[in-house]
Amino acid sequence: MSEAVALLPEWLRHQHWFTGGRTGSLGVRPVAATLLHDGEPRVWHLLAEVTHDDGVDVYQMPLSVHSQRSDRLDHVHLGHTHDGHVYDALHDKEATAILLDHFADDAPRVDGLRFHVKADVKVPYGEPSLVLPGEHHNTSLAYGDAALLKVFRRVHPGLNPDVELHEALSEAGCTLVAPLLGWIDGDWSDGDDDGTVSGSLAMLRGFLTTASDGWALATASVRDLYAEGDLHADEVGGDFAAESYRLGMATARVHETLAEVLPTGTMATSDLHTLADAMTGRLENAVAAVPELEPFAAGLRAHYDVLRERHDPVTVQRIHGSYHLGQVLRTVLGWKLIDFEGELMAPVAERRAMHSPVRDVAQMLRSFDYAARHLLVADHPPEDPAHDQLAYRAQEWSQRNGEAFCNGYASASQLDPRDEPDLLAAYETDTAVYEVVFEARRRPSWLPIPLAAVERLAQPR
Ligand SMILES: Nc1ncnc2c1ncn2[C@@H]1O[C@H](COP(=O)(O)OP(=O)(O)O)[C@@H](O)[C@H]1O
Ligand SMILES: O=P(O)(O)O[C@H]1O[C@H](CO)[C@@H](O[C@H]2O[C@H](CO)[C@@H](O)[C@H](O)[C@H]2O)[C@H](O)[C@H]1O
Repeated sequence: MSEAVALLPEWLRHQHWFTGGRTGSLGVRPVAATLLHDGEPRVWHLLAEVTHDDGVDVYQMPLSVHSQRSDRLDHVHLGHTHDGHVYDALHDKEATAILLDHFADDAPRVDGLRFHVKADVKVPYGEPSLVLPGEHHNTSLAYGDAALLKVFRRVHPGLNPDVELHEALSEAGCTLVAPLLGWIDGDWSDGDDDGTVSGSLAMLRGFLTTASDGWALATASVRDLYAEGDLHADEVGGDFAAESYRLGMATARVHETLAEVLPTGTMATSDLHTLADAMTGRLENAVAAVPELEPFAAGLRAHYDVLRERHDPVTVQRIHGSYHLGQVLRTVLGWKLIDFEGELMAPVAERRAMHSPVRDVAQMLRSFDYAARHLLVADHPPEDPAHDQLAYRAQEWSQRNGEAFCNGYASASQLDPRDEPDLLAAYETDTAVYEVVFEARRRPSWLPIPLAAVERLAQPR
């Protein structure tokens, strides 16, 4: 095993799901290694502590070891050891079949790993797996069109909010998420003090066969609008407002169920001060990281100060936490919400914190703005003669769909998010500031999208 571990640092730095610093050297130390299958291939379930430029995290990296090199797996070949050729097991259909088989009642028990199946669930044993394409933070395996196993790559002690909220919603009979079928949790040794911690490792949920990603659908509508420069959003073929309305309804219903089955609370004046302080702190860090924010900082801070002056308490509950058009899937049976993990880079306690549901609404409004403006950034920079007119149309699209979303939300809820303009503006500002930092680091060419929002939000109201 130690020879295989030596291969990990170089491989890891090239994986999209590795979110740590990549420039310096990486230290990899196993914190749990379980032999899932002692045959051909040999399959190891490995959890390893990774020390990188920005800190220390634990990653899940199942490995398969074949005695012969396999051309089919060349793209996930880590290297060769005395035991054989080492591969990323999640891309190896023989290994993923072994992994799925461990959900069976009669599967051999393995130390430190627990496989749970919900009652009356038919696990699709024997179906070959396929890794979902795309640059994701985790690795999701589709087993035929029956189930999706999301294997968390960076793992934390405790219950992952994705498992927690899928479980709560599935148990409540909510059909606006894919049903939870099962999950895996496990133990690993904890850093310096020789203790053991446990946490969620993977989640098995129903596969939504007819799903289209909300971002793809929304941006197709925007493309249609841009192609018809003289028409308004309500006049072009791909108008999205009816979908936005339905999405608002689905969002409100999920919020309602979460409030029914999980704890709720209120944020009193002191909590609102704490919230405003946290937002201000994030703004200060963001200004330090992205100096383009500086001219707008005072205007943005004003939205947080309003929270400090508020006397009415705010009702809070569990929410999605990282809500955008890429987190919703349109199926023939309507919209479904996915990925309740929250903001991945935030500590788990923060990701499980209660907030006003207005926060999810504010984040989705930001996503409409992104969908409307992303083509502008890519194809029509400010020097393009078409820019101003298209920017106006983009603003109209975003406004129209944001209104439709809020109308849909209000139709299915006691709460019309627009009745909370201060809260909405504060959460929208906090999200836009987060996005500025995210884009500066990950997609600098998209930085103008949240910066335009920051400029608008910084204007005195
Ligand atoms: N239940 C499902 N059925 C079909 N496809 C799904 C389902 N859940 C997620 N997906 C697809 O998998 C992708 C990744 O899922 P997600 O939970 O967001 O993982 P990650 O956190 O790794 O991005 C989604 O963007 C979506 O396209
Ligand atoms: O998908 P995650 O939950 O990991 O979220 C991260 O990545 C998102 C991009 O994929 C990023 O979202 C931003 O870009 C989206 C378009 O690509 C847009 O719809 C969102 O509104 C915008 O925030 C998200 O911020 C980041 O945390």
